[in-house]
Amino acid sequence: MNLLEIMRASPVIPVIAIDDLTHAVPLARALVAGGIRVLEVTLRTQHGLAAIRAIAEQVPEAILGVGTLTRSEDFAAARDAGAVFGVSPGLTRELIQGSLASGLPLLPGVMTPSEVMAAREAGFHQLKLFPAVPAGGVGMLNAIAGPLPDVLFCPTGGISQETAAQFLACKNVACVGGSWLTPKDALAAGDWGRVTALAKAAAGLK
Ligand SMILES: O=C(O)C(=O)C[C@H](O)[C@H](O)COP(=O)(O)O
Repeated sequence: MNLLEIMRASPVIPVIAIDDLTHAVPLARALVAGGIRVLEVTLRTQHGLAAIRAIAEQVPEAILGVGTLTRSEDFAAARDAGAVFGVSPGLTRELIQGSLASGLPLLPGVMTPSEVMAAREAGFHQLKLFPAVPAGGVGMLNAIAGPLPDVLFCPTGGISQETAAQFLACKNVACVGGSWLTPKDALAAGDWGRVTALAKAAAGLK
């Protein structure tokens, strides 16, 4: 699947931080059971790569991405663990090289028109607006759509179930990202039913 197909496969991409490795597989199963198959497991915690490996092996329905990619050497490791796309809060020359060298498609983060233009020059037309709400939210996306109509966004950062629909209604938005499907207290309690209910609500958006 290319990035466009991945973005169109789910209205919401949950941003996942695994503090306890034993949570990875049941969490992924709970999200998939709710109809959310595109998952972004971040490298924010020490368990990121191991979580990707476990989910890739045990939850084949998941379309698995690696998040918080900030170093080029993480691309090959994440690809080998089973990730099929990568997400970064930003874009650097090193990350462009890491993506090209590993073959792992990258959804890079941008938050200004100049960054959108620089990403586009580097060949990226699917972008993460990050942090979406502090960057200006829906107003920013609509303003960018005028002069820069040929890029598509996954806004992430500050979005909730309540506000996701207004982002998804923007013509330059394919999906949104967010951590609200994986509340830390639900994970700590092993409340997978709550995660599935949140995923069902998110899958119903659009
Ligand atoms: O870890 C990364 O790579 C990020 O870019 C940050 C996350 O995408 C946001 O922190 C999610 O935002 P919230 O939904 O507001 O929690």
